[in-house]
Order: sequence, then structure tokens, then C-alpha cells
Amino acid sequence: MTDDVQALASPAIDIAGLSHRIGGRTVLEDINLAVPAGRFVVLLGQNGAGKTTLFSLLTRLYAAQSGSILIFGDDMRRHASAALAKMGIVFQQRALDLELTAAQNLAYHAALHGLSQAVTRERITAELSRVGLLKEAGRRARSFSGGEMRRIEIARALVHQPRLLLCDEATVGLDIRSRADILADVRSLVQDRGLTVFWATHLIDEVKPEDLTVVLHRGRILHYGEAGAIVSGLGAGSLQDAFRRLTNAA
Ligand SMILES: Nc1ncnc2c1ncn2[C@@H]1O[C@H](COP(=O)(O)OP(=O)(O)OP(=O)(O)O)[C@@H](O)[C@H]1O
Repeated sequence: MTDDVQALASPAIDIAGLSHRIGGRTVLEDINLAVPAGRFVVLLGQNGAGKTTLFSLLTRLYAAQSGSILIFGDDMRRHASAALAKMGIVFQQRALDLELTAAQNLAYHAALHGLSQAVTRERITAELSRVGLLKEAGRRARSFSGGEMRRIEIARALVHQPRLLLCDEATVGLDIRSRADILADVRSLVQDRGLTVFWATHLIDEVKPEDLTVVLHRGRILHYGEAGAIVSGLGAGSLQDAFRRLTNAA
């Protein structure tokens, strides 16, 4: 297989035997996971489950201590730049430069990815327009609401046209309406662009029955499958009930 054909056939994320210790404590233990391309996949876990640690390893903020991570076939250890070029990231913590305008925030990100000025202008227009903030492109980031900042962060994460979008608790701190809007928007990217989304959350009401769902608890994967199948497989009444049973038994 050529590299291109292999990348097309590869899962978006392929994790094998990944463990991570912080300060002598095991925070992730023997994670094995294949996230298929073109799906909305949920990483569901309570506070402290290890979601952010897993994202830190996926984005190379942390180097893997053991095991491997491949992004569309690119090994994070040997081909980190190629792997990172294929992903966009929305961090749990707000990550806009508050003194820059919305457009400047996107332009800075585009420069990091080596985009030309012409392409940068075109993408900024397209992405800010898609999230309904093109007219506000010249406003400083600090003047936006929490929901708007999140939309700008999503626009920024897409400027280099990644195939994979990682969102770590992207709706935390937002009101119900903003949460629903952002979730619907990100889901539409899967439909419209064939994007793969890996969506970390502790909020069960964000999960649909057809979503592939990874249940992470105390650093271990307890279950991986469509949410509806997890519920029926356990004979549970709801995903909430299934989640409770899985985590109580662990
Ligand atoms: N730098 C650190 N030093 C010590 N412990 C850490 C550190 N980072 C993470 N941990 C611990 O690792 C565990 C997993 O944390 P992590 O932030 O990955 O969980 P999470 O699922 O993202 O939770 P939350 O939704 O609350 O952010 C927690 O028990 C946390 O206290």
C-alpha cells in the first residue's frame, strides 16, 4: 500500500497498550482503542477519569511513556508533525489570546500550520462565517461571550482543515442553549465534511444512542460500542443507568 492509501484505510486514532503514570500514580492503564474515520465518537467519563490526560497524550503535550498512538496511520512517536497536522483541538481551558481579534487568533494558528496569506484569508472568512461570527472578526477576543469564544475556538481548530477534531469538554460552563448549539454544530461537521470527532464529556445527555462511546473510568476503558448497544447489552433502562452499573462494578 502507498502511504496515501494506507492513511485512508487507517483508523483516525489507533491506540495500543497506552499507560501513563503521574507522580507515581497510574492515570491511564492499558488503553487500546480504534476510533474509525468519519464518526462522532464520545469519550465519556466522570471528573478525574483520565480524559484530559488522554487528550494530552494524543496532542503530544505529554510524551507517551508506554504504548503507541497512531493518527491516520502516522505514529505520534516518529511522525508527530504529520500526525498533529491532521488534527484540530479544542481544549477544555479557554485558549484564545484575549488581546487579539477573532481573525488574528485564527491567523496566528494558520501561520503555525504554514498556510499562505491568501489561503489564510480565505479560510478565516469561511470558518468565521460558518460559526456566524464573520461580521465580528475585528473584535477583540475578550469581548465575546463564553459560547462565542467556543465557536471561535472551533473555527480556529478547523482553519488548517484537519481530518480529526478533538474536543475536551467543549461545552463546559456554557448555558443549555449554547451547549446544544455547539454540539449540533460539531455533529454537522461529521455529516457535511466527513470529519472525525473525538468528543470528551462527563455529560450523558450529550450522547446519542448511535454514537460510538468509550466509557472511561479511573484510567481504564470499561466499555466501547454504540451507546444504545451498551444500554441494551446490560439490560439497563438508560445510558445513565448503564453508566452507573458499569462504574459501580469497576
Ligand atoms: N499534573 C498532575 N499531577 C497529579 N495528578 C494529576 C495531574 N494531572 C492529572 N492528574 C490526576 O489524573 C487523574 C485524571 O485526570 P484528568 O484531568 O485526565 O481527568 P479528566 O477525566 O479530564 O477529569 P476532568 O473532567 O475533571 O478534567 C485525576 O485523578 C487527576 O488528579
